[in-house]
Amino acid sequence: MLTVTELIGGYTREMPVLKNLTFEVARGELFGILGPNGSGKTTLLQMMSGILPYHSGEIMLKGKRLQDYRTKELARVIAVLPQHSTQAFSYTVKETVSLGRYAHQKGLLQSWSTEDEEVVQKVMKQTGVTQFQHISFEQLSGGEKQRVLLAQSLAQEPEILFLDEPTNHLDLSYQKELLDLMKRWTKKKDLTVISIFHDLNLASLYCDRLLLLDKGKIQINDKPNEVLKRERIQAIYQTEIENRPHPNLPKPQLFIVPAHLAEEQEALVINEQYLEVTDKWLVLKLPIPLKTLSSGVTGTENGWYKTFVNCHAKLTYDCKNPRKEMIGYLSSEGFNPSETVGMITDVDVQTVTACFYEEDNISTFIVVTAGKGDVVDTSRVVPSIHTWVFVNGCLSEGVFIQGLITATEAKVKALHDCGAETNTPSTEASKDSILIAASQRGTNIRHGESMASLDKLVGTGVYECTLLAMKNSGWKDG
Ligand SMILES: Nc1ncnc2c1ncn2[C@@H]1O[C@H](COP(=O)(O)OP(=O)(O)OP(=O)(O)O)[C@@H](O)[C@H]1O
Repeated sequence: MLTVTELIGGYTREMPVLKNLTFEVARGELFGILGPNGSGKTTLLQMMSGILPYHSGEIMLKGKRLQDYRTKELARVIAVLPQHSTQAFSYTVKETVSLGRYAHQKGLLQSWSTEDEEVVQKVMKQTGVTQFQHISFEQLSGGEKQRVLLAQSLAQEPEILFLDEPTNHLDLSYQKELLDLMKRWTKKKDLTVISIFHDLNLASLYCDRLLLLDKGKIQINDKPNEVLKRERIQAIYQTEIENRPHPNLPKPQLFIVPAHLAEEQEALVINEQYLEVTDKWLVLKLPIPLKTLSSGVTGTENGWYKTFVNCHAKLTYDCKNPRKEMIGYLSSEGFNPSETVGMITDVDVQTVTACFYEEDNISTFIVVTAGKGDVVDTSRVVPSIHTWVFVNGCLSEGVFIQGLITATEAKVKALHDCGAETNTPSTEASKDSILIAASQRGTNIRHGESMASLDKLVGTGVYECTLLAMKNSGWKDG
């Protein structure tokens, strides 16, 4: 659809902004242009849309040189939604949108046809501006103006739509609506959309391909997964970022780390001083939230939690809806359910074992309740075990998983060594719970030596604490 070859250009011949760009955009693509401020995005967009001449190289549009298009002919192929727009005259919204039909009007009198009217009404509806059609464009808010200008571009019925930061001024739902609409049009109508984005996360979600510019050169032109790599974006935008997949989609999302939050992170050591044991519960209450992976009753979403509660279940406990019951219970006891991991055990929580382990600048605090529960089926004696692993350190996602594996293996070994095996393929652990939570401060624990040290602490800690907790609860072999 559009081919750019060895493009060089800018505002002076001596100092070109764009330095030898070569790439192609296919029909029906949603193609994103990214890059830091001043990297040349708008200059490139203006050259591709014929607004700005270039010094050398070639831009081919549908197989024909861009310079060979006459103005009206070009306006039937491309439309541009600029970043900022002011109008010299005071037009109504409908008049503003109608200007988009200019390239389609025929004859000397440029008469307004039924088709023109239909297209204008349709695009006003699609962009949600019909209700403003008779009022002045100037009276609208920034976001409303943006939608009217989009309607104007769509009224042109272009084959390529150029957008310069289209979501600027738009609230969350209109950002989504505009980009959903663009995506639909690329798929259903083969519209080609070439858009500048500052919001890398939106670009990741909607674009088929991304062109990343840096100082007027192409850094990379590829799929979002390849372009939005942490190291690359950090180097080009000169800022620390984190990169995670979208929770429900295989699309990368980037997160900045505000300086004041990074600086405020004074050291915290999670240990027994934060643990409270009563006859009805165990509570670990911390001044900061921990990044947590848990199989409790509540707080099972991967997230950040400050309070960890293991309640002793009453014999009358209704296990049909434990989550609802737990939320009600936590609230009634003054805990905030949205920042609390809640678990239920049928073991006497006062038989808990809690130990602190430390080595090589890494420390863990392990808390285990284990033993024969008192609510379950009495015909079979199955131990009930709740394992908490707290880590003072900054864990990668892989280390969280490794921690769970190590803790589970250590638990099984402890069960074996105290004669509490179930002789089934799994440990019949459906009523057991486990969590691993980390302060995400201090020593970085990723793969390699630091992970091996943590593995050792977690393995030893969970094994010893489980054995001791079983003993405390009066568990007897067999
Ligand atoms: N009209 C102009 N005359 C001279 N230089 C200009 C003009 N417009 C832009 N420039 C320069 O060209 C370079 C690229 O600008 P451009 O607007 O293309 O960058 P951009 O990537 O779109 O930036 P931003 O993200 O800030 O919008 C900048 O150094 C800028 O100062």
